[in-house]
Amino acid sequence: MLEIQALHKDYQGKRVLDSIHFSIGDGEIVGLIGMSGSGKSTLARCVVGLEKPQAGKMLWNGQSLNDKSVRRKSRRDIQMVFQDPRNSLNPAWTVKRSLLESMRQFHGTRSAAAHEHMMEGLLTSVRLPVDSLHRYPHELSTGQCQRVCLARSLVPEPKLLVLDECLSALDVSIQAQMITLLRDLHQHRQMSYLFISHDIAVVASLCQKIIVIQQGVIVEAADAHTLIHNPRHPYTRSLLADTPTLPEFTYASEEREERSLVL
Ligand SMILES: Nc1ncnc2c1ncn2[C@@H]1O[C@H](COP(=O)(O)OP(=O)(O)OP(=O)(O)O)[C@@H](O)[C@H]1O
Repeated sequence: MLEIQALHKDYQGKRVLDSIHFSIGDGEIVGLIGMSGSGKSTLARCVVGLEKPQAGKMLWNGQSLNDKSVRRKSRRDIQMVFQDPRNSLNPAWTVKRSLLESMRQFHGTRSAAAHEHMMEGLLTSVRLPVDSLHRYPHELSTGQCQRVCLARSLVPEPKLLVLDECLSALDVSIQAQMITLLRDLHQHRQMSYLFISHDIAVVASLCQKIIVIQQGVIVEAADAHTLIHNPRHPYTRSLLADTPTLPEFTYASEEREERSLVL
């Protein structure tokens, strides 16, 4: 579905992504981990078109995302959820307005009743009460705001969600609820995720495959179980050494296939 080949990105002459290759298949959950500054967000922003790489190919179902018409069409298919939900929502808008703006953009021809019905369905699918529609971001917790952002990202019925540190602003107990929610959404909507985090425990609990990035270079990529239990690269080992307690692979191991990422 998404294929990245030999991607390079420089900022002011400094290379921050170097010869990046990976792919995400239909319905796959791929984790991207690395320390702060390793290039995770830059890669995410290239995938969704917020940054332009200097070189490399990004293919969406075989078509180049460098092509403007393909990129335009992909805006529906590829959605992003950011780290800070409060900054992602307009503080002067109710939840309803935030969702409606997105619906007008992607489903402008539908009736008001259809929009209303869709909004209620979206809130239910992110486990928010329907009366949240009338609330402003400051009346919601950070976790509830992130659920609103997630609901908004689902408006165009995307095929790929790019989740950039989307749990980092949340308490650990809320993170666990969000991971459960992301699993449920994945099962019911058959989406793929590019799940970005510096927290290997969180990635291990959700992802089927994991890519490790260090200073803009992918140093290792494998299915989650193999990567956690048999890391090959010293950088991966150092990340694991900093994470003494890893969760059981309740999801990744059930879904596991002994396939390596195509590098
Ligand atoms: N707009 C920009 N202009 C110049 N340099 C940038 C810009 N955005 C990112 N960088 C640099 O690119 C490198 C990669 O940054 P990036 O934000 O992609 O890393 P990251 O792995 O997502 O880090 P974090 O986990 O802290 O968000 C860093 O050295 C950063 O300083």
